[in-house]
Amino acid sequence: MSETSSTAGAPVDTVDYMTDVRPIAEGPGAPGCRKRDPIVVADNVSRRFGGINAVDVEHLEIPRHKITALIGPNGAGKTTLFNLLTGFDTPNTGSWQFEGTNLAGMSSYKVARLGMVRTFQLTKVMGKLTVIENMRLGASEQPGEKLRNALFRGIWGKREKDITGQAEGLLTKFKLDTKRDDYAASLSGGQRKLLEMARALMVSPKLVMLDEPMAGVNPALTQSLLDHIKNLKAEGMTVLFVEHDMHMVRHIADWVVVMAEGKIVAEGPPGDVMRDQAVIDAYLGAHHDVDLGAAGGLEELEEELAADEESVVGTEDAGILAPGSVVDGAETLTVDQHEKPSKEAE
Ligand SMILES: Nc1ncnc2c1ncn2[C@@H]1O[C@H](COP(=O)(O)OP(=O)(O)OP(=O)(O)O)[C@@H](O)[C@H]1O
Repeated sequence: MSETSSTAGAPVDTVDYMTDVRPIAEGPGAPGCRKRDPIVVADNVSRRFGGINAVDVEHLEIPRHKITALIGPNGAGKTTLFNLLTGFDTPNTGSWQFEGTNLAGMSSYKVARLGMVRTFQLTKVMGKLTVIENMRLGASEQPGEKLRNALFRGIWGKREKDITGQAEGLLTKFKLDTKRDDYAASLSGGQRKLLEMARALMVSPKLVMLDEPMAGVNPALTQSLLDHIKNLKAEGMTVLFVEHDMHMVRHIADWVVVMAEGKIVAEGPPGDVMRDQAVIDAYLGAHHDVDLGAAGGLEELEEELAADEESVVGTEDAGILAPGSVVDGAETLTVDQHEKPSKEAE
C-alpha cells in the first residue's frame, strides 16, 4: 500500500512504505525526539508498583508506517508501557494520543476499535475454542452483540458471513487454514503467535503492537513471522514490537527505542542505537568493551557472555531458538536473558 496525494485528480506524490527513506525524526535520534509523522504521542506517562517506577516516560513518539522496536533489559518497563498505552493498565500520571485522539482512561476494547491492537508475551488464544472461533472473537463487532442485530437476522447473517470470510482469508494468509477447525490448544507455540497476530488484524488496525513475537517460536516459523511483520508495514500499518532478539531488531526495525528502569534512554536507527553507550551500559553491564553495532560485535559478546557464569546467553535454554539458528543469513542471539523475576500473569 502507498500514500498518494493528488492535484486535479492526478497523483503527484506516491510513497511506498517499504522504500520510503525520508527521515523518521525531525532531528538527530535522542530520547523523546520529535518524529516527522507520529501516530502515537505520549507525555509524562508513569506507573509505579510499590516502590518501583516501572514506567517513567517523559515524551515518546511512535513514527507512522514504520517498524519500531522497543528494547531494554528485563524489567525495563516495556510490557507495562504496552499495557498502559493499550488500556490494559492505568498509569499514575500521563496522557497520550493515537492519531490525535486522547486515549487516557479509554478501555482496551475501545482502543482496539480505534485501530490500535496488541498481542501478548504469553499468547491469549482460547485453547478450548477452535482456530476459526478465536478469529471471530477478534472482530470488532460480533453479530448478536446487540439485541437489535439479533432481531434483524438478515443483517446478522450478512455480518456473520463477512466476519467468517475475513477470518478465513487471514487464516489462509498466515497458513493456518488447514487448522481452521482444530482447537487452539493443539497448536504449537509459534502457531499460536501467528493466530494471535492474525486475530489482531480482524479489526483492520492502523497500529499493531507485538509483545515478544519471537518468544516461543521454533526456528522453522521464525522467517515466516518476520515476513508477516514486514508485510504489515507493506500494507500500510505501523508496527511497534518488544523483542530481545537483536538480530531480529537489526533485521526488520526502522527505528529502535531503548528503555531502562522505566525511562527511554536511547532512540534511533538500529545501527546507531547499538553503538550507543547508554544502550551498551543498560544491556551489558560489565561488558563495555563490545560494540554491538560492529561486525562481529554480537559474536564477541556471545563469547564473553558464554564465559560469564552469571549470564545466560540466548534463548536456547528456554527452548526458543537453537544456538546458531539462522534468521535470514544472520545467526540468532539474544543478549539480555538474565533470569526474570516471576511476574503475575498479564
Ligand atoms: N503487576 C505488577 N505488579 C508489580 N510489579 C510489576 C507488575 N508488572 C510489572 N511489574 C514490575 O515493573 C517492572 C517493569 O516490568 P515489565 O514487565 O514492564 O518489564 P519488561 O521490560 O517488559 O520486562 P521483560 O523484558 O522481562 O518482559 C519490573 O520491575 C516488574 O517486576
